[in-house]
Amino acid sequence: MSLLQAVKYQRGKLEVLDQLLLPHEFHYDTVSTRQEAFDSIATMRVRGAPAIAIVASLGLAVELHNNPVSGTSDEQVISQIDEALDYLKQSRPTAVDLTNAITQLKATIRTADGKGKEAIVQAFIEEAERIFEKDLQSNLSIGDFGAQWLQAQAGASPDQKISVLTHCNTGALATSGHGTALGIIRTLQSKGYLKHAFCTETRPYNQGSRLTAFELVHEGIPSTLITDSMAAALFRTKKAENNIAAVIVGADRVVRNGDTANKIGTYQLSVLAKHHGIKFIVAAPTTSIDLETKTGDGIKIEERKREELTQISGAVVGPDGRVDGNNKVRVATADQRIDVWNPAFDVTPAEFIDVVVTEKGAVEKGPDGTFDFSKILPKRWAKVVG
Ligand SMILES: CSC[C@H]1O[C@H](OP(=O)(O)O)[C@H](O)[C@@H]1O
Repeated sequence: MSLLQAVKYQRGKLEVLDQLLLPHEFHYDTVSTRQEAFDSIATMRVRGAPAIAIVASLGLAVELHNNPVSGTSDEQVISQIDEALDYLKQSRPTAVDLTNAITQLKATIRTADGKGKEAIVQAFIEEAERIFEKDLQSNLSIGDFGAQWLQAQAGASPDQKISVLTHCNTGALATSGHGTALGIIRTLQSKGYLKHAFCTETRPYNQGSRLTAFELVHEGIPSTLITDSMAAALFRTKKAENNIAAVIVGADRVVRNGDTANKIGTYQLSVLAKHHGIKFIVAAPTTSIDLETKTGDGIKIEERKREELTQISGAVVGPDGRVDGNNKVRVATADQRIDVWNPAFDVTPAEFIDVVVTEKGAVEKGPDGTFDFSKILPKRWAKVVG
């Protein structure tokens, strides 16, 4: 079974899987400049909070590796790199991993200030590579902590397998590998704890039906696709027979009190989970935590173009049921005159979240009903919260 990789990288060369062609076509774009990285992110050929940060960082690293910087003084070079990072930050506003990576990269290049432009560029490239390499380790840890929490809180074991539901795509296609929420599902499967994984279609961009279903089937994980609107009926009529124990989702931004921005449709799943006595788990690396923002009210929610609701594009399925990836059509799925509201994310209040599972551990709410990330992020907490 081939490893699914959203990103392939070696110093000086970055290839990014065009996820808009999945699951019908496996095509990697070569990304060699900040502009190409920006376009890949903004068009959602690559998406997923960690993957966005990785492609932005490595895309600029490749540009800097292959093209000498024009600035002559260290100050000029640092300023040019800052400008490129500020440009990349505009590619998508909600996921905080990109902002956190940019903060990290800007701090790192300043440690090479005074050592010459080659040293500054080298420091940037090495930090961008660290961001990429660290993400996989983080996801494997999230998987382990998530499985441990479910073993303790839901009795998950090989003798008492559990089923879970997940939303959007949070797997190898959204990260450097393994995944966050889907990473916990992979770990549950590897430990023999998983009975079944349900995944939602995740309208309107269908990351669930196009990407998560692809990842689950690719790895032979027992799974079923449902529409977003079927979740309530699934919980009410099939929770017992499937032992549905948890909804596990990713995050684009977890703020200081635990309120979490994630793919649109996440909030309603949290309300349903609460109503049906099902645990609600947010799985996210600490790169997705934003301690600067106090509550979910402070999160900027990206709104995307109307055509994502009113039109779909896809490959033609032939009479024999085979997909013709070369023959694509764009179909109107609504009256093209209708007004459209298309927020890409919503905010789930901390009160509906049972645990935030990170690579540094599973964080539950304190007695005051909010999350305290000071124990897993002491330095950042002290710097921001005091
Ligand atoms: C580990 S992916 C986190 C997060 O990002 C996705 O959004 P998008 O596909 O628009 O980039 C989704 O909200 C995932 O849960």
